[in-house]
Amino acid sequence: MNSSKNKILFAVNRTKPNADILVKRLSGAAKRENFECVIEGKFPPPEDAFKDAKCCCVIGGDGTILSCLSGAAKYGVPIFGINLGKLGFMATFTDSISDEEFLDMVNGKNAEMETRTILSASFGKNRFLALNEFAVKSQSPAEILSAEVLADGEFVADFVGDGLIFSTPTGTSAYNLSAGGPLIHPKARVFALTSICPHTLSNRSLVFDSETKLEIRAKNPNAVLIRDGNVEKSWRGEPLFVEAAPETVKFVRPAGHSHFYILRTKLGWGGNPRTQR
Ligand SMILES: NC(=O)c1ccc[n+]([C@@H]2O[C@H](COP(=O)([O-])OP(=O)(O)OC[C@H]3O[C@@H](n4cnc5c(N)ncnc54)[C@H](O)[C@@H]3O)[C@@H](O)[C@H]2O)c1
Ligand SMILES: Nc1ncnc2c1ncn2[C@@H]1O[C@H](COP(=O)(O)OP(=O)(O)OP(=O)(O)O)[C@@H](O)[C@H]1O
Repeated sequence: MNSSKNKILFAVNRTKPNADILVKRLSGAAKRENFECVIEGKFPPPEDAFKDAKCCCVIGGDGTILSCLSGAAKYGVPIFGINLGKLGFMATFTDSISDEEFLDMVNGKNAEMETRTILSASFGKNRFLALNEFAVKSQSPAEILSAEVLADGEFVADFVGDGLIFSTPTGTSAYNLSAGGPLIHPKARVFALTSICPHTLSNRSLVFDSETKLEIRAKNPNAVLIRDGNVEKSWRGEPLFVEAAPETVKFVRPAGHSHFYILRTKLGWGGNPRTQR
């Protein structure tokens, strides 16, 4: 964490009971250590709120973390996620965190920094970032989507089904998981293409390296682009380019953090019911 910076941004999902009590406690402790604390209640938090922040303490669930992406990526601000959501897969900490633990980790003590690959999607002059995924689907849930995909200009396949998911390693435990895609370790700098309900007897996810640029040519006139669960209304079906972004997002983790432990405990992944750990 950048030691020359003194500002802690709090991005708070105020709809969560106890969010205000928690932010008051942690910001109070930080102020006593001479940190400047900015509490952002707007959803999504504006990008400029992230400028000059040492870290962004996100109080909420996965949706609240996703809403911080563009500011955190633009200004290189690490995310310190405290889960008050239902699942909170991406947030490592809980509201039982003590003031001392919080301040130690903000100061880089007993903490690790985890860098995550994100994706960019572009068309015309528009460019968007995603922490979980981009999905291309038909506008009507009743309609099949047909789309051609090229990788660095080379034809990959014609896909026909409910849609396509372009997932970051982080997003592989989200929508991609439900569509039968692979779980990718968050440190891998790759991304996955998984089709949703493909209408074929043979289909598997594809994993691309971070240098690959995909082009998606949707054949439906009303196809929609979804970014981290939100429809991007500006896309009108133009050729869409998806690739790993040069920007990344960092998460603050406690020293010794295990991604596999999170998979086992929050997603019920693998494991042996006789030896629950
Ligand atoms: N069929 C599905 O599984 C499905 C459908 C639509 C959207 N989604 C996911 O929902 C995400 C948006 O999340 P939200 O919280 O704003 O909306 P939401 O509240 O509708 O959450 C969807 C669920 O996905 C979980 N989730 C989000 N990101 C995750 C991740 N990286 N790993 C594991 N679980 C994760 C959330 O905790 C929540 O339980 C999208 O990015 C997409 O991945 C999943
Ligand atoms: N500051 C906020 N003000 C109003 N609404 C918010 C705010 N932050 C988030 N939300 C809304 O609340 C929704 C749910 O929030 P969040 O994902 O944080 O909790 P959750 O769904 O309980 O947790 P999880 O996604 O981890 O299961 C978000 O997708 C968003 O629409």
